[in-house]
Amino acid sequence: MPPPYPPPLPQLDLSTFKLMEKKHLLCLLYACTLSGAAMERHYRFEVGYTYWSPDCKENMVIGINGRFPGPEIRAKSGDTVVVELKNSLPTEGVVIHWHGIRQFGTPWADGTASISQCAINPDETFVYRFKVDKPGTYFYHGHYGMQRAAGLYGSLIVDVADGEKEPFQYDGELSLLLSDWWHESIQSQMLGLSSIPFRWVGEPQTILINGRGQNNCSLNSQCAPVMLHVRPKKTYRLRIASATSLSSLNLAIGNHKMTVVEADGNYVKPVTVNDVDIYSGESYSVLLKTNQNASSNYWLSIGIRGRLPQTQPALAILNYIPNLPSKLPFDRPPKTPKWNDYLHSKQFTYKILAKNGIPKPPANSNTQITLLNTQSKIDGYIKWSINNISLVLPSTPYIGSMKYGLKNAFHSEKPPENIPDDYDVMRPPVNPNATIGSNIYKLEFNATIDVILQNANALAENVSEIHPWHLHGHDFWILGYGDGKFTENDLANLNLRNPPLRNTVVIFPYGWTAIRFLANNPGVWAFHCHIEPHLHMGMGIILAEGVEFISKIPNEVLRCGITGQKLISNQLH
Ligand SMILES: O=C1O[C@H]([C@@H](O)CO)C(O)=C1O
Repeated sequence: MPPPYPPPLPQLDLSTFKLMEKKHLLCLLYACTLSGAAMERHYRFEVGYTYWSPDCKENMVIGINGRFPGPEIRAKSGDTVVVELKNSLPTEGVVIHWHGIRQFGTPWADGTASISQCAINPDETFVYRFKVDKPGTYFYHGHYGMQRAAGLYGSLIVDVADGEKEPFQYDGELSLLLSDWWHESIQSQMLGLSSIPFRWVGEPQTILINGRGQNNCSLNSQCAPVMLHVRPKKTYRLRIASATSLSSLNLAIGNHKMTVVEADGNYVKPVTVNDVDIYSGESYSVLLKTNQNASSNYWLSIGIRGRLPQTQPALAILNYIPNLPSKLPFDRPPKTPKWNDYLHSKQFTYKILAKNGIPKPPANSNTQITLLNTQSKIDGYIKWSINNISLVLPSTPYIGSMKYGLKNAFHSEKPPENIPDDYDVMRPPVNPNATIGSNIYKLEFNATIDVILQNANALAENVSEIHPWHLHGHDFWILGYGDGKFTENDLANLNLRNPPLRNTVVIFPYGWTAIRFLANNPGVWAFHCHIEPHLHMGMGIILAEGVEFISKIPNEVLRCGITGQKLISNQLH
């Protein structure tokens, strides 16, 4: 018997939600339509290479309908989004992941090649159909090889349902989709990452805002600076999402403070800051009051965090109407914090807490998994490994091989859930050798899962990097962060009072991050570092829960590998 849908509520302290209607509470946890008439929103995407000049240099990008970045998808909470995707890349498969959408009841629409579906072949069309159940700022992007870094991304905005209100007010809205850009093709980047000697992708040439940036410029229209037109004495909602391949970013606006109100599609306790750190895979809404001298325009700058920058900060102009957009701001662009000022980053990150009324996590978990992040070596190749296993995706999508119990479609051994007691996270690995694996962390359906993401020293001495981890199919509560190695003593200090709900979280160099989530979404889900070259080098794991409860998987997602063969001979039961 399949479980009731949506799944039953976990044991939560309902007394804290006195002011909240049960339907709202359910909507925060599960798919739902709040009110109003839910609609289907139809989009036609044709994905193909196109010539574009994101930073004044003409290059090949993966565009949608001949444009870069892809079109904005806009829907209301409760709506169903339908994207008819035609692959017009001449010789590559493609998929699109709807980042932050949990895909309750549609795990095959998560858009992850080899995990939730077979890559869509050239000239074929696949229809994604999924419900957007929670208002917020999201984006979509390619999830096959490193196609995101080639430009395959766009915004996905979910407004509140008709008759509902956001818990804050604003007069207008501006959207900033951030990314980073290399002049080297992704094919060449991927080859370098899997070569001996290893060739790292290096720092990006340009940071892009809404697909535009300036590098050694002769300005033309495709790379002209982004202008944000605002009227004085108003409040604007800035929706900021980061689709970067590598870069951690910091955004500041001259003379203006910002109040953070939403993170990854969840409301947060409003907090006012001078600048915002944003890691790949994260999104924020901030409120901006245009309360400064109205005769000036202002610079918005975006600088790189956590890696020695070799990239100019990105600039945009906040244009106070009726000033001419070309009027240069009185003040110089704001300086973003120094790249290695981690204290500054931690202070910002620790301030992001749940807004009152956001569901709290269950008081205890059923399972605790520790994931040690190491740079490692396999046959002389540099990889990233989690508990000594570097992820390699199988040719048959997990969703099919698990549902139909196919043997030999992936490594079936249980992956390690703990790290050796004597592992010194402050030093390079004593034995850097790891193995490749496609193993699955099988979670008990409806269990409460804790994951401790443990960072460590990379292969070189005195190097430990930022890794933003993104979980598919779920939001999680961030229970805490710490420096050094996580110990049992840290358990007592975890935040169960107002931990934010998010889908992406950073681990700081040499630090740990603790998260908790409910394994209540039948499906197979990726959990990985959102740095595209790191995922390509194996930095991720696969989770699965309640696979027996997945209703009929559409044949279209299974037409490759062993499931493809079985479909031909009518053997998939
Ligand atoms: O994965 C990575 O490889 C390089 C470096 O560690 C080895 O060249 C780097 O900066 C990464 O983030």
